[in-house]
Amino acid sequence: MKPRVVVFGLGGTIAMSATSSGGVAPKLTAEELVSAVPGLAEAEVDVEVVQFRQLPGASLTLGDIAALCDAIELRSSSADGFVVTQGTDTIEETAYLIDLLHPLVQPVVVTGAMRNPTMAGADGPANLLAAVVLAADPVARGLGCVVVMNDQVHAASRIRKGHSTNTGTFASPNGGPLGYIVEGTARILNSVRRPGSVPADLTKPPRVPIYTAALGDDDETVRAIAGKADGLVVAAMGVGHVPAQLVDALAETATTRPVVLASRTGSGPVLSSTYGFPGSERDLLARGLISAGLLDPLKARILLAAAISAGGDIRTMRRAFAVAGGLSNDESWPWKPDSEKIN
Ligand SMILES: NC(=O)C[C@H](N)C(=O)O
Repeated sequence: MKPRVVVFGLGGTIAMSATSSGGVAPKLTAEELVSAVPGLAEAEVDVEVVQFRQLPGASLTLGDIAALCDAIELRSSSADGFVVTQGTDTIEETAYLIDLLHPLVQPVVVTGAMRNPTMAGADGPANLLAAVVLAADPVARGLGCVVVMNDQVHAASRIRKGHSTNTGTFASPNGGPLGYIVEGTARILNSVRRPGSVPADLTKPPRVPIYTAALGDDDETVRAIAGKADGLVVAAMGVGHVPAQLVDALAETATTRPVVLASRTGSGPVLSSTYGFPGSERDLLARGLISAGLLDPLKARILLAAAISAGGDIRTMRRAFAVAGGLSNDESWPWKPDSEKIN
């Protein structure tokens, strides 16, 4: 029997064509995307298509992705793998949210395009074919959510978009890609630790802004943002530093809601004990902030939003970040083990 893959279309550049008012916008259906892929009809895969949303990546919501995960779970007994086509602007966030919500062993492979279908060298068809090939391959079972673009396979927890137009925009700065698509076959060379899923209810998502600390900041902005937030992610300088003028505001905020300390640098961890000045990582963590470890600010925000909506207390959140941030081998995932849910 051929493997069965369900493709969910969410919009994005991969599905865009010209509008009467100028520019391109999502218009092509998932059915049209699939039928435009050379080689897909001959591939040894049964493809089912679901038109799920028709939006630019920037307009997707956490609720959309939670609903997508529900739709995926509904098909869990009849599919070997899932593909999601969407805008690349938010893939690094949506893929990680799917990874956190998805308890099944079948893979979810997210893809998109940097060049829309009207352009020479449009990359959507090749990316979609590669994604379907990977989703149908038993090698992808247990990988959770991965992103396939430019013939590379990236873990949802590591991928970052690093260029606004280039087709080679995606990279995994902490650890490199999981593998590649070579001559139409998936080659998985590395593994990634997937701690477990989060039982989050995102029907009314929490408000979790990211505050980027910058040269010469005082505490006015951070106080204004924090007052309206259910949780806060600080994109700090270097290994987790902020101007000394921000310390009191962040410490006070951390007494009433979770505040996560991540690095704005683009890769590498937040440290825990090296620097000892006011506003250093050591100072901020001692004052109640939670370390994001190796999670970048966007991923930290997604985990924090999921953890808050799962009703986690501060201890639960610390444990989740210790494990997902990759800096602790001692902690166990604070929610129900996936072995009790895997299909
Ligand atoms: N390359 C893309 O997909 C970008 C597009 N603006 C989006 O919907 O995210």
